[in-house]
Amino acid sequence: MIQLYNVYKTYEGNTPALFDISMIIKKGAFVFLSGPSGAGKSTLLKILFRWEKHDHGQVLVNGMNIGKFKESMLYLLRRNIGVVFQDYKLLPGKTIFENVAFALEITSNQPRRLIRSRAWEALKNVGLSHRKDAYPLQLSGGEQQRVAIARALVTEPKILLADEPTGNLDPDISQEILKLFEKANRVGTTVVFATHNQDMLASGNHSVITLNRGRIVDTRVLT
Ligand SMILES: Nc1ncnc2c1ncn2[C@@H]1O[C@H](COP(=O)(O)OP(=O)(O)OP(=O)(O)O)[C@@H](O)[C@H]1O
Repeated sequence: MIQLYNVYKTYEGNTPALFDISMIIKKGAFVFLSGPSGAGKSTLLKILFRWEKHDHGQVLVNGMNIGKFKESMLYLLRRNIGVVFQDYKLLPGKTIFENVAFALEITSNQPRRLIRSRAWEALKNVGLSHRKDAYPLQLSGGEQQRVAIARALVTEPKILLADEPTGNLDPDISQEILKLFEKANRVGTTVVFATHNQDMLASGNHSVITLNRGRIVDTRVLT
């Protein structure tokens, strides 16, 4: 569960990126964050992962008041969250299998054999186990994004945050990527998916929270 109460964020010398934001995202929900460029979508996601700290208000993630977290406690938050970005952020010098396995290596001390089988399973879930020895740049954009999703999901996070994950992809591939997020959501992962792609917003039967200039201007909640 994600709870925000009267959250404000202003970057230095700028107008507010988030202004008096309150929302509750229930466990297991699938929520789109929409709104034009500069609306505050990325800022909201960054606050949920504590890349950015909010100025005022309260942010609770899985019951943890993350505004009060010291750096040394952030792992408690981040081990429950997977993140996917528009530009994939894969490590170019590692194979896609190594990219996915690496996410597990740095967050758990499981035996090597278990890490390898979980990484393989995660790649299989996104339909890419047959390309496991390829390097990221040998794959298409859609394939690279599928690897990024496998990497985000391999740790079995409770929450999956996505920042314009289909921003660089064509419409058909975008729908495939959306389906992977929906698949993760069906097995219980809470998904918060930022996009300003109107086709995507219309295609999914999901809640939509719309931001504009840092404020919530519309909420469509499906139960
Ligand atoms: N690091 C930063 N320093 C200063 N201002 C920032 C920073 N990051 C974002 N902003 C400002 O905060 C506001 C919200 O930006 P944000 O990136 O959250 O919007 P967004 O809805 O994600 O936009 P986009 O769809 O273009 O990614 C904008 O006015 C932006 O210029």
